[in-house]
Amino acid sequence: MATGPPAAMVVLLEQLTSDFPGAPGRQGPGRLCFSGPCRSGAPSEPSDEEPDMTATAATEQSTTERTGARTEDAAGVITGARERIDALDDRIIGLVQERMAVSAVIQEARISSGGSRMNLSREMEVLAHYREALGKPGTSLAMTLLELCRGRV
Ligand SMILES: O=C(O)C(=O)C[C@]1(C(=O)O)C=C[C@@H](O)C=C1
Repeated sequence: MATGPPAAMVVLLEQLTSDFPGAPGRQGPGRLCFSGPCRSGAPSEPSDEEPDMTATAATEQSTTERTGARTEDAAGVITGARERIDALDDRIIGLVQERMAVSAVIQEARISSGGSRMNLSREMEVLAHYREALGKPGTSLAMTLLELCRGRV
């Protein structure tokens, strides 16, 4: 008598749990626990159906948890690319901070001269610039940038 869930549900649960360390049901690479106590940490009875986690299995689980990859090769690619993304994000954040400072100079000059903080026609140009380069999400990005840059004088 089969007791497990339908195959489609296994696939769905696999997808839902595969990238979350310590996610409910995740017992190791490719293994899900649907009922009963889950084995984690504490030593347990050896079993023919469920062999104990070996050092190799533990390494594979750690790789999956860190990167979502199923092989060490893929994990190496992901780890290296993530380092590049972190470096790029640092530069992007630095550029955003620089943009905020330059925007503040403009706003300060305009306000000091008797003008208003905002200039809507210029904001339309900025939005169009980002939309042309990046499509619709570019508009959202530009709106976020303008929100960060406005009102900091
Ligand atoms: O270009 C300007 O006039 C600015 O004040 C800079 C800036 C911007 O950050 O791009 C900020 C506020 C304005 O409403 C328009 C644009």
